Amino acid sequence: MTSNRLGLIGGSGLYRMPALSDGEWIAVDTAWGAPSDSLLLGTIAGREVAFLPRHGRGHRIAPHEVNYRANIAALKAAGCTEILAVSAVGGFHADVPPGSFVLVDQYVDRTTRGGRSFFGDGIVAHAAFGHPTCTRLGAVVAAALAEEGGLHRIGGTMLVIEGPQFSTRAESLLHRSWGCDVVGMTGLPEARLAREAELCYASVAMVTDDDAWSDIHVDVASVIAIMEANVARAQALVEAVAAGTWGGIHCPQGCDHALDGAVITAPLAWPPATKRRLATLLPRLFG
Ligand SMILES: CSC[C@H]1O[C@H](OP(=O)(O)O)[C@H](O)[C@@H]1O
Ligand SMILES: Nc1ncnc2[nH]cnc12
Repeated sequence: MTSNRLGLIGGSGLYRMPALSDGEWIAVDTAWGAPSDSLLLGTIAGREVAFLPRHGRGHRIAPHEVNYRANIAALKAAGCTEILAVSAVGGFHADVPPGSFVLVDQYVDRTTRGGRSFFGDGIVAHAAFGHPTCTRLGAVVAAALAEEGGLHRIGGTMLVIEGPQFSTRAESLLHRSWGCDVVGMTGLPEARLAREAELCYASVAMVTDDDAWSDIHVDVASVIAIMEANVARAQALVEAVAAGTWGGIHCPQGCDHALDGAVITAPLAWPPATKRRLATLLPRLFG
């Protein structure tokens, strides 16, 4: 398999990649189970890519049901070194109105779901997550957003709720008062797992609504209407990112070595089955 693919995770409303040529859907299984769907392998603007619809084609998988570990492991197994994730989100203030795109660079976690780490079962690691996204890939995305020319914001905090219900008005007002910019249901644990998998990860949030803090509360119909109106912009953005210069395997921020010094369990204590499973994801450390 190619070893510098760009992984693309499509969220609500982004289930296809028309710009992708020579596409082939390939079923992938992982040591953490099956991903949300087969991977669509092909090229966009000359870059080899792997596209995965986060909720599966037909939007069959709820945010709390997504096998995030399998999704990230499958993209890594397909040779991805970078992941661009796209999500529909609610916005918390006038700088991020519906229709705007936000390059997310921080998260606040309000999820309760499991499957948030590849570690456990006898091998413990604590990855640094102070800067949860890749600045190098982020710079490519920022340039693409500028080139695309639509309303956007570089940098923003995504608050991630468990879902699948939207927030109450009280929660929305609280999250807004915390200084968060947007709210979604899927950015975590996805970004955490990309870090543990030593992949560069960037997230573009497409604002579809004002959540529940204003007088008009979010519903699925309004999310889908805004997504449909902006899907061509999202596709153009993905194309521009794919065409952007790939800086090489060695990420200056260290995403590709994110686990250096993070594994605290003594190698002699590693349970063989856990080591074998981790070796499928991180051969550099466990192979
Ligand atoms: C369809 S509205 C709620 C749904 O939309 C977002 O999906 P994604 O993050 O995959 O774009 C949100 O997180 C919910 O899953
Ligand atoms: N307001 C919202 N809350 C959580 N996820 C969303 N996805 C789109 N809009 C959302």
